[in-house]
Amino acid sequence: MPDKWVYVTRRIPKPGLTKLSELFNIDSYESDEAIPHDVLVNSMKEKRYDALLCMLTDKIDKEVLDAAGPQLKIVATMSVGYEHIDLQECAKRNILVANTPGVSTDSVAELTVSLLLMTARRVPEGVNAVKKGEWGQWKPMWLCGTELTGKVLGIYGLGRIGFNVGRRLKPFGFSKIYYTDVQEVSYAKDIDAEFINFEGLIQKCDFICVCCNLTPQTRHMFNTDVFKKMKRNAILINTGRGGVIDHEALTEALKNGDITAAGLDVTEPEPLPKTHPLVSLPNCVILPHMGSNTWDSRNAMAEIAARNCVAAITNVTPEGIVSV
Ligand SMILES: O=CC(=O)O
Repeated sequence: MPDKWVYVTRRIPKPGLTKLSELFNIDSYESDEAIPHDVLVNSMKEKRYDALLCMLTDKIDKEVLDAAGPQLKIVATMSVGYEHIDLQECAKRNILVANTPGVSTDSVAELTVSLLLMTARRVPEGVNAVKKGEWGQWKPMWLCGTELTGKVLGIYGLGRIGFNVGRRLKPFGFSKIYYTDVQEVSYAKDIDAEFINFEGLIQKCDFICVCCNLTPQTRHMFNTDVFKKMKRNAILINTGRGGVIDHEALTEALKNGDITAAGLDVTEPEPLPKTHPLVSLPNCVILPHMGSNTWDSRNAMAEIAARNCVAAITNVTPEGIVSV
């Protein structure tokens, strides 16, 4: 029987459990729903866990880390995002933090393209019209949307996902692709994307895909001032993190026609209550944070998070190490 213990905060796909069981005894929160914070804190006190495998919904703060105790070696999140983990507190305690980069790039990029097309061509409105029996005689100006051909695409955050969104969208025939990031990146030339500052991005682009992390620098970058400067025909897509957009400002911008439409797979808060004003706007397409919801990605994410736990205990550097 192994003498190491891991706590897993949710039911996870089998490849993750198989990998963990090579080295660990496993305790887990046997649910598909998020573990309440107090339950997580109490669970961490129950045993001296060597590794914690968590989800993006679990706030891993001082309280959880204090409850876990000094033997905890790693917090491995089954996500790319890690804004739910207090990196400073982990660093103080020499606890490694690791995420699962790479394996959800394709799934999120595919969903970003789907969401952009759905929003530009008003697909959800069409589907709803058919379901509600509103499909009458053909009308020349009914449910007219926007083509991609000849338009200007902007990508905010040209990391793995942003780049792969650009790669997939390029064949649609945009006249220009711009990107904004903290610095220029050499691989941008592979998709003929030109670096531009944020002001330029928001003023020149017809479509903007937000593909960045949430950091203090990106928080509410899209706010009232920005929406006023964007093109009135602009369509904003967000598959990064909800907090990059000020949702009150977005609601006003969509109502006033400052921009044409938005497609969001991530919102602030999550879940977005169905009473939120954005939900009832026809020019806002909202998905329930499902960018990486493919079995390909989820199995791989579980396996990598598990491999990261094993690595930390066997003194190998985890694949997705996150530094402060
Ligand atoms: O949003 C999903 C992730 O961070 O993996």
